[in-house]
Amino acid sequence: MATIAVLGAGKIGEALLSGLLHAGRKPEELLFTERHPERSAELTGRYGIAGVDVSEAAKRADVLIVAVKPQDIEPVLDELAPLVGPGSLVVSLCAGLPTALYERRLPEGTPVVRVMPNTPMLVNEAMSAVSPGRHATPEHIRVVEELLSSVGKVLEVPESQQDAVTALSGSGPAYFFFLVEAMIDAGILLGLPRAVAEQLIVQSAVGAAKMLAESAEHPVILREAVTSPAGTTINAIRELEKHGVRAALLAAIEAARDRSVELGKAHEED
Ligand SMILES: NC(=O)C1=CN([C@@H]2O[C@H](COP(=O)(O)OP(=O)(O)OC[C@H]3O[C@@H](n4cnc5c(N)ncnc54)[C@H](OP(=O)(O)O)[C@@H]3O)[C@@H](O)[C@H]2O)C=CC1
Ligand SMILES: O=C(O)[C@@H]1CCC=N1
Repeated sequence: MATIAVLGAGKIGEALLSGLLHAGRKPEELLFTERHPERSAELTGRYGIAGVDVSEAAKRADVLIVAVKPQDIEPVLDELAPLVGPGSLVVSLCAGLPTALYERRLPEGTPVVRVMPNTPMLVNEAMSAVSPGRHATPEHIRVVEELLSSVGKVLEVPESQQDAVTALSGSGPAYFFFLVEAMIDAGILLGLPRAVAEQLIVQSAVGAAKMLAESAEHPVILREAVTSPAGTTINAIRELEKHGVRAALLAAIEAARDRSVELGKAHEED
């Protein structure tokens, strides 16, 4: 089994490590780097995975997965440059950062794969989109897809689509959590105890997600099946349309896409 090192084990890095353990990887096959010793000790205590420095990670790992904030990429590239080359495999999870940035800053021929995952990898239900850089071969993509398919679904997309993917599925879980949070508040408004409202909405979300994933029906058909003539649901739908919820989602996701583009542009002058 390949050894995998996660550089920057924050929220998504930890989700990946935890998901890989859940999927049957052994702690010895995993490594991480973290800049704060307390965070490193916390993760080793929780998962039994060793925290190492970048040079140790580059020496021992077959796959180096960069999971720092895009704003923190510069020192990571400086540290990686003398340690990697054509025989390495660098995977970037960073929103907005193009493979061309890595290719410019790392030795000629270093294979880089850009990935946009999401946090449901914690429960083996991630959606990850992968795009090869200039020096990544189909074999590199196969290795990355195999790794990610152990924690969810994987799709290959052209890199030009990665900013849109980031806005849709990278950030997507946050939109659903936001919606659930607001719906629970509606239950409170209607006088239900919070625990009851939570159970009603979370199970409705799980059921709806399962129907979306498992039935061949379009979401419109599934929604229409809930919307009885002169019933309750259509009254709610009228309010959602009146308040521009559809337009708000289009604008929100477009704004997320724009931010992803901007994060990449911040490094264009390197
Ligand atoms: N969160 C998500 O749902 C998703 C995030 N991503 C991408 O993943 C990346 C990380 O995001 P997220 O996990 O949310 O952010 P976090 O800030 O939670 O995680 C980044 C981690 O990297 C650490 N770090 C920073 N610099 C270094 C360094 N030089 N060496 C080692 N560790 C370092 C940070 O430490 P410190 O706390 O000190 O800053 C932090 O623990 C981003 O690029 C984001 O775009 C992609 C898909 C989904
Ligand atoms: O909010 C962010 O920038 C990251 C990228 C996608 C999800 N979280």
